[in-house]
Amino acid sequence: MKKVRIEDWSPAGKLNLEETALKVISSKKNFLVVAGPGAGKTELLAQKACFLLQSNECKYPQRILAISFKRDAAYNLKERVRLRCEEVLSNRFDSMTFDSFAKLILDHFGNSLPQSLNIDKDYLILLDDKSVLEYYEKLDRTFRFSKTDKELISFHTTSKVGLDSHSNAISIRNAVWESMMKDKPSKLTFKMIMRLAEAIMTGNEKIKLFLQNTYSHIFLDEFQDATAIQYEFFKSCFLGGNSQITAVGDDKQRIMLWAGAQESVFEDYLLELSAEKAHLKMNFRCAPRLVALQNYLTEHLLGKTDFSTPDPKRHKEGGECFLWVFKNPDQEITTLFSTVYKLINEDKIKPREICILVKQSLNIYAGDLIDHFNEHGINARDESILQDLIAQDLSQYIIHSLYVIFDKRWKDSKTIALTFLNNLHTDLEQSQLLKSEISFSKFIKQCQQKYNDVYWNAERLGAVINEIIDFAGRDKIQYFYPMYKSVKFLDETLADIIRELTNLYNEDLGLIQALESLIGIETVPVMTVHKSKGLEYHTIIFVGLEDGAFWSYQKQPDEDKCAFFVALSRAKHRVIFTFSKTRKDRNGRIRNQSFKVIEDIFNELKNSGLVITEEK
Ligand SMILES: Nc1ncnc2c1ncn2[C@@H]1O[C@H](COP(=O)(O)OP(=O)(O)OP(=O)(O)O)[C@@H](O)[C@H]1O
Repeated sequence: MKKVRIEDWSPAGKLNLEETALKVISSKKNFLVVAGPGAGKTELLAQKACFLLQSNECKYPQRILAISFKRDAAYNLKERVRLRCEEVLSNRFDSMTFDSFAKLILDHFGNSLPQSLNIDKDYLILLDDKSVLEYYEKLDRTFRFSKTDKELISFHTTSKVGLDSHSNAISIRNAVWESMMKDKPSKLTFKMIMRLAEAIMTGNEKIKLFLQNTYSHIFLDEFQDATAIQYEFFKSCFLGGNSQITAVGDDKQRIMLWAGAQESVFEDYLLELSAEKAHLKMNFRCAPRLVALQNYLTEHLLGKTDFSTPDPKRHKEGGECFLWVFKNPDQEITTLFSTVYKLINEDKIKPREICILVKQSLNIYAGDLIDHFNEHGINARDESILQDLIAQDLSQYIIHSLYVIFDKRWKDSKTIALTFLNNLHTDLEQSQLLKSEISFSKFIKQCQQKYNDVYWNAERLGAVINEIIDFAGRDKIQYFYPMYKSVKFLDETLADIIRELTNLYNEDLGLIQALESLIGIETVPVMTVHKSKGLEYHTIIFVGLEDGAFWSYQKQPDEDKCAFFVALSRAKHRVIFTFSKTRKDRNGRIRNQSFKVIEDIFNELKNSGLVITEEK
């Protein structure tokens, strides 16, 4: 592959990047890029990856590691790089979550941990904090109930592992760790995995050097949300090494403090990594009136002064924001249904470009709405249910292989499936890549002949999916994707895909439609604000701008204002906020709703002069 000279490099997609963005892309320094919503922070990382790989500034065979917080964000970044640069190069771009990076380290180098921290190879991951509390309860009831659940869960991983006990509390904690690790099989939470991965790094200079030599460049997306554990783990890997670090974030979108995000992480990073700070000014996502509204709220609601400039290419008057006031949720549902119906059928906006957001408690605010939409012909779904399954590389490989077999229109699918297959080898030469493409094409033809079924069931879908897996090689998948090292997890993932596809197929959909439903192509996504971070849509409908939805506002007003700001800034063109005078609570009782507690938000929306309020 011919290397591009630094002076000849230009951004993929012929994008005009801000001066500052270009400087960060070509600089060899550590950087913290702070910028508002839609400024192109994630885009900057994707472009920087292309620059480093195409110019060989990331010297072959070194790699780039991008760490995100959510699986879909990691997948989104990987996709951006894949679409913007040649496959042989983008194969050297690893994009993963903090959790999967820590797990990778533990699975590869767990043997180097001292005897006292030994765990089973097939350890079980506990996703539920309750089980951890039970270990404490079993060991020391008095200690367990001397702390709240939240305090105890935080205490469990608050300090590094392997510390000698300085206090009774630490001895109890060490004993709980020991009993979890010595259990059959060992039980770990992701936070424990991160602490163990940190212990591997701090205890073994050779492994640390190996990691730093593998990854010459590190990217950190949405850095405002890094927790203390994540930041300490990151430092144990890369602080003091030669890897060059680029972090991007926005303090106006800081909405994870409740989950332990480290408030001082920007300042700490700037100091500890001797990083330079850069600001981006543009907002490429949102139409000018929405940028104006965000600027107004930046000043009057968030008390900050870092304003954004809209993309000059957009129509100056573009963008609209409404506040719709309803008598009750039934009226809200029917109005929203006809609004979305019109958007899809008259304005030709794709269902996937319309997003329904709620602050929390999705079922209370949007459960009936989802049912109504589905019963009346618009697909809508709670995205969180399938998101984790679909965002996995393995699921993408299976889904896109099925597309290649059963629907030849999907040109991109072959590339996505082949990328997965090629990732199962280290450093394939060009000739081997060609061979791999030929044998994949042969395999596809065989499947097309063998599986020309008119009707499908779970057994037949299972058969073709298992052939797709066998073609890639189970051993290879388990080796290169350590998350599938546990046979149980791999089997469960496959079973989930087969079950979901069969269910969708049984809803009288054809196989291709079932696949499209699975990835949600023709579906209106419904999600919480936290899930929507980093995403963007033509229209955002935020259901329930009410005191009831912002029950934590009095305790954490700044964070809740940021959550409101995140919701607003997901929209490219239109935002609709709804307020319903009554709403059911979690027990189904109808309650009157108010906007006393979140009065500031209401007042500033009104004072901006940019929001149209309508009583429905
Ligand atoms: N230089 C550019 N020119 C035109 N469009 C751009 C440019 N940079 C980014 N974009 C587009 O603007 C939108 C926002 O970009 P991106 O998601 O990278 O922003 P972000 O800063 O990460 O946003 P947020 O923090 O709100 O999630 C995307 O659709 C992206 O493709």
